Formats: sequence, C-alpha cells, structure tokens
Amino acid sequence: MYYHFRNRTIILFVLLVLLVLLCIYLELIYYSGNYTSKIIPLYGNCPADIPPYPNYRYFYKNADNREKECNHIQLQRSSTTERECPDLFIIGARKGGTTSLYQYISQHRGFMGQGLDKNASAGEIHYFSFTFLERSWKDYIDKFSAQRGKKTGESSVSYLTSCMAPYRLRALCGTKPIIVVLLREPVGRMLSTYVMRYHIQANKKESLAEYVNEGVKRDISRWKYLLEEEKILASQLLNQSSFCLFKPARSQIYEGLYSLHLNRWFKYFPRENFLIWRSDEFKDNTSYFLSELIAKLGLQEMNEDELNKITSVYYNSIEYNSTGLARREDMEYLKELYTPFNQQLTDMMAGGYSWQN
Ligand SMILES: Nc1ncnc2c1ncn2[C@@H]1O[C@H](COP(=O)(O)OS(=O)(=O)O)[C@@H](OP(=O)(O)O)[C@H]1O
Repeated sequence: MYYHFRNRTIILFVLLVLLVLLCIYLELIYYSGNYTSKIIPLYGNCPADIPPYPNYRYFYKNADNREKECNHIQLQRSSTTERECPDLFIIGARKGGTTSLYQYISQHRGFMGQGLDKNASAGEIHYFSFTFLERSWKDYIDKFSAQRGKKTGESSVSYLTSCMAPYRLRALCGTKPIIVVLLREPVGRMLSTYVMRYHIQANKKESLAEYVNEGVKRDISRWKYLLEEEKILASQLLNQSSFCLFKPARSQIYEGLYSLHLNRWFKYFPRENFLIWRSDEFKDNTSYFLSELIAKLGLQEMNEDELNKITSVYYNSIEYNSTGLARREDMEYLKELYTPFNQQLTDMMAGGYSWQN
C-alpha cells in the first residue's frame, strides 16, 4: 500500500515537472520571436512590449505619459474590434506621392476614403501619431462609419516616422490593415518638403532657393547637434532599429532614414501586410501599382481605360526646378549620409533602393 502510494506520488510529481517544463517551453516560444508568434496581450498594467525605446525620454519626460498611453489603449480596446478598423493605411513617406495614391484608390466604387474634400490634406487624420491620446476610438472610427459595405482607409504621412503609430495600430487593429509605403529618393523628398513649406507661407520673405537652402542648412546642423546630444554616430543608428525621435517632422533628415522606420513597423506587422513601392516606379507605372492595391484589398478589378483615366491626374504637385536649390556641399553631405541607410533598405527589401542613378 505504501509503495503503491509512493509510486503514484512519484508519477504525479514527474507529470507536474513535465507540465512545468512544457509551460516554460511554450512561454519561450511565445516571447522569443517576432510579431507573428507574439500576440500583444490585453493589458492590466503597462505591457512589456510598449516602447520606450532609448530616447523615448522626449515622450516620457513626463512620467505620467507612459501610464496614460497604456490606460488609453486599454480603454479603447474594450470598446472596439479589429473589424471596425479601416482596411488601408497609406503611411508615407511624406512627399512620396501619397495624396495621389489616396485620391486614385478613393475613386474605386468599392472604396471610400474620407477628407477628400480637403484636397491636399485628403485623408490625413494623423490619429495614431498626433491625436491618439486626446481622441477616442469612437471619434476616430465614426469618420468611416457611413461607408458600410465598402473598404475604407486613410492616408497619414506622419505614421511612417511616428514612434508610437505602429504599436498603437497593432494594438487596436491587430494584423488586419494593409499598409502602403511609397519611398522616394530621400534627398529629393527632403527638397520637396521645403518647396511645399515655401509655397504655403502667406508672406514670402525670400526666394525659393534661399528658403530651401536655409532649411537644408538648418536641418543638417540640427542633425549634427542631435547626434552629439545622443552621443551617437549616424553609422551606429544602422544597428539601432529602435532609435526613434518623438518629433520626427522637425528633422527632414531623420524622415528619410527609411530602414529605421520600416524596421520599427516590421516589429508589429507581418511583411505580407505591406506594399512597399518606390515613388519613381509608382510614377512611371501608376496603373500597374494601383491595380496591385485594388487586388490586395480584394476589390473588383478595373479596366485599363478606367485605371489610366484615374491616374492621369497629379495631386499635390508643384512645378519647380530642384537644381541649385541647396548648396553643393550640403547635397554631398546628405547623399553620403543616406548611402548606408539606402543600402540597408536595399538589403531588407532584397534590392532596388540604392537610388544611385
Ligand atoms: N502619381 C504620382 N507618382 C509619384 N509622385 C507623384 C504622383 N503624383 C504626385 N506626385 C508627387 O508627390 C509629391 C507629393 O507627395 P505627397 O502627396 O505624398 O505629399 S504630402 O506629404 O502628402 O504633402 C509631389 O512631389 P513634388 O512635385 O516634387 O513636390 C508630387 O509631384
């Protein structure tokens, strides 16, 4: 009787140990990998995987902000489902041709964009980047609610460079969204931003060349100062996929470091959610890319005539000659700075982003 009891105790003990080992193993798998094996948990408190990244002190310098972020997400999640989420997010890059793409897809009868009446700022809600903590999910989603039965989406160029947007979008929308990124050669992208800023000024005090030149110069010195302050070399950023600036639009140089931004997005979304295109290729073959997006959204195909008609219009386009807008030495500096980042992007995407020619 005693032996019988002892044997059963031993067997139970062994089973218990095996169970514990299995749990540890499963836990390890769960936390080891990337987004696919790791489901963002429902939060009691701040979850382990919420950023902060190293220089999140900009964001979290007020200690309450991290707590505020967690509480806000928790609150919104309880009142939402992934189903309500828009289907499409065009996240950038700024000056990549996003307005045109959003206008094109919005002309498909199975898709409804919003904010299109505002022309240049069509669809730019910036919820997941700028207004997230102030606005409720309901407030955001109501913008799309009149479009039942249609695919919906928005286009906010601030998302690509935002520290928090990928995390927030994943937490609220799961892996549902299709995410489109248009990447333009970064120096040209930067000049285009300054050209736009020049044109939207009410009182222009200088010529376009003076304005752009000054802006680029200021951007470069700000960038050098930032690296000094962070005690980091630009080349070291290549290995810091979590490096992130809270106010990205203040540095047009930073906005063009696409490999850093995409790495941040890839932490939260599977690669198959993305359509990542070069803006110049998009420009040369717009109908082809648009039909790719239409197919990805599961919308009805459009015929070639329709596609060509829709894509024949250029939105948010300004006529200018970019030659001589910035000093030669500044252009050289920028090209050199971007080369390793473009190379990293090329490696990540298996080709095509060196923009050498
Ligand atoms: N179809 C197509 N393909 C490629 N590029 C295009 C297309 N349509 C517009 N554009 C050019 O894109 C620039 C504006 O980009 P965005 O609309 O993304 O700008 S914004 O960030 O929303 O302000 C702007 O570039 P610049 O003219 O150099 O400023 C547009 O000319």
